[in-house]
Amino acid sequence: MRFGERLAAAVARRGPLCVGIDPHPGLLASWGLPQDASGLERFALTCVEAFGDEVAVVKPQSAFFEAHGSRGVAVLERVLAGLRDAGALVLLDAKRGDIGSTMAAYAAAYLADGSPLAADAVTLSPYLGFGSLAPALEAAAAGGRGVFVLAATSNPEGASVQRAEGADGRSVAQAVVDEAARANAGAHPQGDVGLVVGATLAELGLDLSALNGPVLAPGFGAQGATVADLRALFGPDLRGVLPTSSRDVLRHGPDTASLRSAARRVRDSLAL
Ligand SMILES: O=C(O)c1cc(=O)[nH]c(=O)n1[C@@H]1O[C@H](COP(=O)(O)O)[C@@H](O)[C@H]1O
Repeated sequence: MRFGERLAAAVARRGPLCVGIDPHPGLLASWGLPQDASGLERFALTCVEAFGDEVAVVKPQSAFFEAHGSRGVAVLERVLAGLRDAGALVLLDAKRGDIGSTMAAYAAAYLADGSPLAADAVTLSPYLGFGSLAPALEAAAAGGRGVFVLAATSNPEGASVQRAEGADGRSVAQAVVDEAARANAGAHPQGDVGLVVGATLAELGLDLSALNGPVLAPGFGAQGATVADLRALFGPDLRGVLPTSSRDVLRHGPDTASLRSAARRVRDSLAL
């Protein structure tokens, strides 16, 4: 089955929330864990247990694992496998983007069957040109996987690049939206190319009507965006939107049941 179909089915079953696994040093400390690969492992596997059979999508942030070197990457491999076994879709937050021929190597790492770091989807940066991402889009489609391409990010610095206008008067972010829409055209119930649009934006300033794909909305929770902000930006029913929260859920650890009920509470707050 294609990623767009698998995602729609997962959201129908488990609701639209994505929970991020971001093992910040401060969170490891507040969970009483050591600042090393064993602390990372305890943290991440607790998250797998709490969220893997509860939410539709879980998003491990790669850098926090890479920071612990090869042992950290080994933990990430276990997290990917554990989440998959528990029935969650895994969105690996790696924000990759490179010239096309190197992009093929990233695609082989994250989007190919048999790779130890293969996920259901990966975040990509389109700022070497959307076309440079083609090898990743092709690998994703071939393996029933997806991608989420940064369009308008949640951080205030993003606007200086993403809101810049091209010769045709479209913003860079709108051009990214339009390319994703082209890739998703005709797919049912939605395509495999998602976008990232920050929940913290003061106004959307984008036409998403032709996207026909999922929108990951970070900035919800710890960065200040509320459910009301999400509805104001994306419309009252949040159709196709995957709000994602990391720290605001993770601060309820280390108790597994508390983490799970925090995720449930946040997910229920998104229901109409
Ligand atoms: O692609 C992302 O996931 C992402 C894009 C963006 O525009 N803003 C953003 O915050 N993120 C990620 O989403 C997560 C947000 O974490 P919290 O602010 O703790 O909920 C982090 O892992 C960020 O790297």
